Amino acid sequence: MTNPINANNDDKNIIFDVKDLNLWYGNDKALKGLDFQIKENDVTAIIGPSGCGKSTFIKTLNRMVELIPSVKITGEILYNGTNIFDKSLRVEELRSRVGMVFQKPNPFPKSIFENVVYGPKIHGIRDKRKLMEITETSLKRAALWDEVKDRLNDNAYGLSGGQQQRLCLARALAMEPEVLLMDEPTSALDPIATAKIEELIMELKKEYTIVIVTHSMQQAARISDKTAFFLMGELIEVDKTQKIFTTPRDKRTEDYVTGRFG
Ligand SMILES: Nc1ncnc2c1ncn2[C@@H]1O[C@H](COP(=O)(O)OP(=O)(O)OP(=O)(O)O)[C@@H](O)[C@H]1O
Repeated sequence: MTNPINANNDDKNIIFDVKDLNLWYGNDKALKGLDFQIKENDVTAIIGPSGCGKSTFIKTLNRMVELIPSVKITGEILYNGTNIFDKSLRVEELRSRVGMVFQKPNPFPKSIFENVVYGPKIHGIRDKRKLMEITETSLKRAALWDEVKDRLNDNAYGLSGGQQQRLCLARALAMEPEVLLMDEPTSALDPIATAKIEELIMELKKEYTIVIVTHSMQQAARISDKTAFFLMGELIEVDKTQKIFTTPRDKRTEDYVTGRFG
């Protein structure tokens, strides 16, 4: 039987299976009993009012949230069937499979080339030709190659905000992840740079599974396959994006997507 709030029930492969996930910052509970499946090659948008737990949730998927010392977590997140909280799982390995792009572009104060090869170098790749190959492939995937191919040794800070964000995407792609987490990746960008990133997401979803937090319902409607609505740390509803925006099951989702609150 279909769980009424969780109608993400097509037959695509499950990449993340979140089970009764709870998270506290100290004594404050930020995520409350989430049950949620994320499917392969879907773009899943997370929407909801400020403070409802969107960022906390996606940072839990690659355990970045645990960098905050007060965090306590219960429940399970199965990633391709393995609980990411298992002692046997190496967190570095998880983070290389589940890459992340943040709200503000955050390149390192290094050359464009050094930004892209940062992860692969840490993982022991030293061969210059291989690193160059990774750079070209990753920058092409991030739709930035043509704009920077003649100045790979220039500092990344000389790029525009939109280019910096695509560079951060290339840096994540250089690790050959399976999943890309994006935390409001366009909120610091102008409309043209935003459109470019959205176009890119549509292209990348052929190869990657994407989870994106967005404040823009228009953005969620334009680019996502599934939309999840969060409210005060709870997952209220997840379903096909069109359904969420036209005939949601829950009155609170309807009130939010029609702009009655938020
Ligand atoms: N480092 C932290 N320490 C303590 N509480 C935190 C921390 N980060 C977030 N919180 C709290 O957890 C709750 C969820 O925050 P979160 O940032 O995940 O929400 P959000 O939906 O992403 O918000 P926004 O849309 O404003 O970015 C909020 O009540 C917030 O104050």
